[in-house]
Amino acid sequence: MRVLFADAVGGSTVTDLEARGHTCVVDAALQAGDLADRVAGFDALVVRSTRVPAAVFEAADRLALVIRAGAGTNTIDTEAAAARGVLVANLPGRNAAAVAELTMGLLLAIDRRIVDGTVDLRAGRWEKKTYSAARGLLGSTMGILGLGAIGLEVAQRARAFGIDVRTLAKPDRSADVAARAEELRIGMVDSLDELLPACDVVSLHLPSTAGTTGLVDEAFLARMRPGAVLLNTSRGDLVDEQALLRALDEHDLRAGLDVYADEPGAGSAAWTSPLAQHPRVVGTHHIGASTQQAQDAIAAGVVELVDAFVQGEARNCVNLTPSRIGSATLTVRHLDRVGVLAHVLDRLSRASLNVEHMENRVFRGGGAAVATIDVAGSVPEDLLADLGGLPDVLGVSATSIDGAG
Ligand SMILES: NC(=O)c1ccc[n+]([C@@H]2O[C@H](COP(=O)([O-])OP(=O)(O)OC[C@H]3O[C@@H](n4cnc5c(N)ncnc54)[C@H](O)[C@@H]3O)[C@@H](O)[C@H]2O)c1
Ligand SMILES: O=C(O)CC[C@@H](O)C(=O)O
Repeated sequence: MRVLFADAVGGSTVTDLEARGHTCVVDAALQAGDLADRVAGFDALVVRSTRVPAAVFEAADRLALVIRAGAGTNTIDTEAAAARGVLVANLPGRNAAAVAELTMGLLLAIDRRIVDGTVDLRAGRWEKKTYSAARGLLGSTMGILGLGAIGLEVAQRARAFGIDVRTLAKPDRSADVAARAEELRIGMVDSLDELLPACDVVSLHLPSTAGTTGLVDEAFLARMRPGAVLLNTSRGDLVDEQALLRALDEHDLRAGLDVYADEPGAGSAAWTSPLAQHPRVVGTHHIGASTQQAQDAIAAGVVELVDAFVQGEARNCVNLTPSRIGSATLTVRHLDRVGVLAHVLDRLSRASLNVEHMENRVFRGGGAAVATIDVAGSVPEDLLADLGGLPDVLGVSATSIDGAG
């Protein structure tokens, strides 16, 4: 494969991929606006924070895979990718510990005013009296919004500090996450109205989506306790920054921010922000994921995703339909011979059944195989008999996808 890296990815990613016979081109200076002119001739694109707009997918001639060397995929037009059949994959969880470490760092820095104290020391000022008024974290309450990989890592660290952790009850939480939440004794509450006034700290670990953008608005901030701390190591656009600026002044809030709505995409740039410069804010430069440990894990993950892709596996893809969208599943057991599936698909096409998902697995020994085919449309009664009569087909059955038939 020909792989274009629009951001530097650490570790031995490039040498590992080249050792597997892939060609890698690294151009970390590429910006969103340059990508469309550059993408032709590449099968895969690897990005960190560089935006991938729709124009890239329109210009691409053979692009099949975009890898987000990180967690958040809000910087990639995943819908435009889906419309062109390009898979977008990410590496969830690989940088979770790093982000959680920074989150706790911001909280400690705010509580103890470590940054202001350091600035005074560097300026030759001893101010023990000024900095002896921290509130302390033991027994305080933290609300976590977004109990995913990072949210859970933050919860674990907060619990170790004796902080009571709460989050919103969510019925569709996976059994694993629910079990971990119980282990960490995370309290569940039903609404933000209940959560926000009860918390000394609110920490955001939600992805940026249409449903979360602007979540932290004036009404949200007004429900936080006076003197509370808002932590955002997720994405800048979750927060209405003008509303936060007002709340910092009028509501005695404090904030620890790693991300900003208009942060530069480049690694180095002149940039001023009233929020980042506010005295009640401790800020970092979107470096949550930027530890050597996390970057090594991400680098290894990029190679794993390419390996999986080459073997036909769409691992960690975020723009495939998450559930089965067909109306029925046909299970076709057949001898593992050339042309059998072509005949099966021809019959489906004649019956106007669109294939939504298909998998073919070979039995041990290689003599026979089984194809499971999700189709959309109603399965005509005579189709099963028709398929069952095809040469080399051993047996056919149909089940409705909702399990009714
Ligand atoms: N600062 C950094 O460098 C950095 C690094 C990694 C990730 N991030 C950001 O952190 C985000 C979270 O990362 P993660 O690895 O924990 O992802 P994740 O997918 O494991 O967790 C996100 C969680 O949010 C929940 N969620 C989504 N929408 C929700 C909603 N409307 N209400 C309540 N819960 C909702 C999901 O169910 C999931 O549990 C990423 O999307 C990314 O934007 C930032
Ligand atoms: O790659 C980075 O520097 C940031 C990554 C981070 O925001 C993520 O979503 O994983």
